[in-house]
Amino acid sequence: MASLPPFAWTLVEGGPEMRVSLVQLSVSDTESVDERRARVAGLVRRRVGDDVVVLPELWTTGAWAYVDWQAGAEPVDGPTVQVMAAAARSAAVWLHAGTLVERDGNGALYNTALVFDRTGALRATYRKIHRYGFDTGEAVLMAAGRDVVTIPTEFGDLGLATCYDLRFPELFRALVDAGTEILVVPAAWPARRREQWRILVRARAVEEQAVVLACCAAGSHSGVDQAGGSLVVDPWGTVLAEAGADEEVLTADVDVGSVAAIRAELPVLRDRVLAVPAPPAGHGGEPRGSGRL
Ligand SMILES: NC(=O)CCC(=O)C(=O)O
Repeated sequence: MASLPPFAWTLVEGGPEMRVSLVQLSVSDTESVDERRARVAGLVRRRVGDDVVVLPELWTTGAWAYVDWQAGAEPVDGPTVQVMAAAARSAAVWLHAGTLVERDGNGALYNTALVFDRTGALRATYRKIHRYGFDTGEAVLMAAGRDVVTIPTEFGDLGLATCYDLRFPELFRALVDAGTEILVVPAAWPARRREQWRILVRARAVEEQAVVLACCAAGSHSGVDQAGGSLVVDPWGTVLAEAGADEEVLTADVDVGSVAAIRAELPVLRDRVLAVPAPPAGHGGEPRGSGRL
């Protein structure tokens, strides 16, 4: 009979501790994209000792500066990817570099998240599925992603969603079905709906019994004050760390083992009755990644 590996109980009882930093950037109209990119790279390079670093949504151009999106759009091998890859490698961290305006080979724009591993390799991209703006802004200027994206790490699987996606729990359920333990949500959420942001982030943690790393922008651009209020939430819904309204680096130690423990103690996900519905036809976007809605 094969013997058990040493310290097997340690693995079962306690989970991996993960040090995370959410870099809640102030995105202003006065800083150029080049200046901000260089500044952000410096902030990431200083995160030596962290395991996971997260940046907000559309921090290069600004999430509300629609008029700048065409000029600021990049392919996924453009300057932001190169600079962020080098920063992740320099700090030896997993880096969720927030999102950028991606221009694909056909000229379509996407709101695309980037995840690099500790060597600086680009391990995943996620094109935001739910576009904010109703009949304006992102909803008309950008194409929608279609793919549910998860990435395995030494701490568990990261599941990717962006800002407005928070309002669509079926995406988060699909991420959990794909194996996610740690939900990562970059955002540029307006200050006037900050309380909704806080409620939705905590709700996703409780309903999916997952860690949530939610990194929002701060500051004001294109006349929209950003909420800040980035959050690290455990699978019980407890807020482990919460940022104020201004630029800051929010650091927390997270016990990822709490995900398995809480899912075992309250096996809610086992009691599901309804399946995730298929999306409406013709919603746009190219297939890629580890699953589809
Ligand atoms: N950038 C966004 O997705 C904004 C979402 C938002 O403001 C909301 O859902 O409210």
